[in-house]
Amino acid sequence: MGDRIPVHMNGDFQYDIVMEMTFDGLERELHEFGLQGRRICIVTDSNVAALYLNEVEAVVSRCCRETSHFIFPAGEENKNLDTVRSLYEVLIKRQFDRYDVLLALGGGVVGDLCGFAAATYLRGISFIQVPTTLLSQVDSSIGGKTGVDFDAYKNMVGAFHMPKLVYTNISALKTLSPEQFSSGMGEVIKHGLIRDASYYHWLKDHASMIHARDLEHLKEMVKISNHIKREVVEKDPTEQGDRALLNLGHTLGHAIEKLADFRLLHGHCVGLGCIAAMAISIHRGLVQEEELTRLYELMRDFDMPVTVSGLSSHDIVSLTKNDKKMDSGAIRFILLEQIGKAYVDKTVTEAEMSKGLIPILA
Ligand SMILES: NC(=O)c1ccc[n+]([C@@H]2O[C@H](COP(=O)([O-])OP(=O)(O)OC[C@H]3O[C@@H](n4cnc5c(N)ncnc54)[C@H](O)[C@@H]3O)[C@@H](O)[C@H]2O)c1
Ligand SMILES: O=C(O)C(=O)C[C@@H](O)[C@H](O)[C@H](O)COP(=O)(O)O
Ligand SMILES: [Zn+2]
Repeated sequence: MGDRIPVHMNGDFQYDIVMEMTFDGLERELHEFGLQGRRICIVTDSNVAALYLNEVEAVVSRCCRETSHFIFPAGEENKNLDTVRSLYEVLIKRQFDRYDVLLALGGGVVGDLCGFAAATYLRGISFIQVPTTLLSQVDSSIGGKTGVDFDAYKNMVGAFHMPKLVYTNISALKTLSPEQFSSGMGEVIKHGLIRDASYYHWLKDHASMIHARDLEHLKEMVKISNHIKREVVEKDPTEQGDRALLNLGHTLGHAIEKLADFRLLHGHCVGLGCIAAMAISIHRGLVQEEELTRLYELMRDFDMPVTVSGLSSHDIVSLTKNDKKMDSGAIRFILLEQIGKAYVDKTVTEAEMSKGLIPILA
C-alpha cells in the first residue's frame, strides 16, 4: 500500500490522498466506498483517454454496477460551460442519479470541470480525483476548488466541492510532456515560497533528479506539496482568509494567462506572477534582492519561462480588476515577507504592480 494523507475539514475527516506507483490500488480504494450498486462515469480528455482510459476503466469496472466515460478535447479552451453542458446531457441520458459517481482522470482541466459538474448536477453528487499531471497531483486535485472559465476569464464560475478520494499514480508523470512537467513546477515552487523555505531549497538541491523524473524524488516532492496544500486548505476550506496564500503569483498570472489566449500554460503564468510578486516584495524592502536571481535560477533549472513577450503592463494590471480576490475595490494581493512566508496585502497599488512586472516583460 502506498502513502496516505488524510484531509480534515472543520475537524472532521473528509477524504484521503493516496499515492501509489500504479492504478491498481484504485480498486481497493473504490471497494471501501461500497459502490457495487452504483454507476461511475470516468471524465477525461482526449490525450489522457488515449493513454490511460482502458487501464483505469478495467479497474473501475470491477468496483461498480456500470462504468462509462465522457471524453472531451484536451486543452484549457475547453474548460468552459459548453463542455459542462455536454457532460450534463450525457449524465441525464444515462439516468445518473444522486448516488452515482464521477471520476476525474486527467490534469487540472479535467479535475476542475468534472468537479464542477459533480458539484452542480442534481445539486451535488460524489466525485473522485485521479490526477495525472504534475500540476494536478501537487495542487489542483486537493482542496475542492472546482470551476470553469467564462469568456476566458479564469475560473469565473465554480463551487467548493470536496472529492471523496484523491488517488495519485506518480508513475503517470513519466508520459507527461516536458512543457507540462515544467508548468507543474510553477505550483511546486509556489508551495515552497509561501510555506516552506527548506522545501524551496530542497528543490534546488535535487533539481537534476526531479528534472530526470526519478520516481522516488517525484513522490517525495508530490508528498511535501500535498502536505503544504492540505495544511492550508484544512484551516480555511472556503478561502475566508489564509487560503488566499495559495494564490501567490496568480493575480498577475491569471491576467497573463487570459491575455496570452491560453498559449501559455497555467503553471508558467504562475511562475511569472511569482517573479512579479517577489519583485514587489523586494521593492518594499521585505526580501533581499539576490532572492530574485535565485528564483530565476530555480525556474531555469526546470525550463520555466522567466519572461513573456507581446503583452503590455497596462493591459495586465487592468485585467486584475476582474480578479476573484477583489474586496471592495482592493485586491487581496499575495506578497512575500520572506522565503517560505507569504501574507495577504490589500495595499498593493497599480504602480507597484507595473513596476513588479518590469523583470518579466521582455
Ligand atoms: N482547483 C485548483 O485548486 C487548481 C489549482 C491549480 C490549477 N488549477 C487549474 O488546473 C488547470 C491546469 O491543469 P494542468 O496543468 O494539469 O492542465 P491540463 O489538465 O490541461 O493537462 C495538461 C495536458 O497534459 C495532458 N496530460 C494529462 N496527463 C497526462 C499524462 N500523464 N501524460 C501525458 N499527457 C497528459 C492533458 O491531456 C493536457 O493536454 C488550469 O485550468 C488551472 O486553472 C486548479
Ligand atoms: O487551491 C487554491 O486555493 C488555489 O488558489 C490553488 C491555485 O493554484 C489554483 O490555480 C486555483 O484554481 C486558483 O484559484 P482562483 O480562485 O484564483 O481561481
Ligand atoms: Zn494555480
